[in-house]
Amino acid sequence: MPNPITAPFPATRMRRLKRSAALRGLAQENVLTVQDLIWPVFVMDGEDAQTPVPSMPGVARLTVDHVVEAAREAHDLGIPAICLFPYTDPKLKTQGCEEAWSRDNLSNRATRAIKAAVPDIAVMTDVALDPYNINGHDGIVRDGVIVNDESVEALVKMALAQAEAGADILGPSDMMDGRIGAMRTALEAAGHQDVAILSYAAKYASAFYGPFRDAVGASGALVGDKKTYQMNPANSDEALRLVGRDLAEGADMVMVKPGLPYLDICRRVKDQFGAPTYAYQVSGEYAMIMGAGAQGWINEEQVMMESLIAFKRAGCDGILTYFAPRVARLLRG
Ligand SMILES: NCc1[nH]cc(CCC(=O)O)c1CC(=O)O
Repeated sequence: MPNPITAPFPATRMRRLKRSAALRGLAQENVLTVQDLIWPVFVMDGEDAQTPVPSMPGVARLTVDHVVEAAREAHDLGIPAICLFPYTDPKLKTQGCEEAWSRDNLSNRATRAIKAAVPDIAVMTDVALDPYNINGHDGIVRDGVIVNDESVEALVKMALAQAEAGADILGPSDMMDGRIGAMRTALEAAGHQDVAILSYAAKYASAFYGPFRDAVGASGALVGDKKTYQMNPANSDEALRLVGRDLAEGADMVMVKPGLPYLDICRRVKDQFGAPTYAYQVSGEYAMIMGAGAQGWINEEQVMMESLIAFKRAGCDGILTYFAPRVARLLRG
């Protein structure tokens, strides 16, 4: 830790370096660049269509052809990665979640289409059963219980299908125990040794996910809550145990989620492990900024940029944010 030596006033005047934009720039400690951004997008079935998500103004579900265009746009802007979330036809949701590892499910079709058209953008996928689960849970439900080990087997099949489709980064967001090690072993055995895992390691049971669940059509489906696998928002040491565990099982990158209310966790994780650390500025955070902005209660663009530099200050190497293309355009000037 640096130990700044400060002469007594007036030798030290902290305002000297605030006097002009030039001096403030020189003294700036952290920067946000387009390379820090991962853009989450919602994919739906059909052709040449977009459906706005009401609780996320400016965000729409896109058909695969539009997702490819979005990926092209993101790549042209310099955004390194796009993250896919499928809106699954309710008819395809089952107790066993079989659609999750179907070769041609929506997510895998979108991955293939993007990798064919825009090979240089990294495609990240979501490994969790909720879009395919009739109960809306991230794991398989038996007699009202989310069963861990059987869920991990299903998640491994899902991860392999995503790797097969060409995903560059797998994002297990399910919070089952043992899934990172199981996925890593299976990926190695199947010749996918170069597929990266960005573990949603410290994922809290959060009400900030509300608009996302609307976007992927999981709100109505969810029976109960996710507190038996996602973290208690009151906990902090537990986040370090989870991150340490996932890194020890072979995660390449780790995530804290939600973002802004959990910056203390980002900082602790970065300090303790020094691993590539990401935060997810989730749907509810986005909705709050957009909602207050639309009311004229805050300056939306300034709050957006301030919220993102806060992640950098907290030690994050990157941020998943629905603002990604807007920020990229702003940074390009
Ligand atoms: N596995 C589900 C998943 N993956 C990403 C999010 C939330 C993202 C957001 O709110 O923006 C969720 C929701 C949940 O856990 O219920």
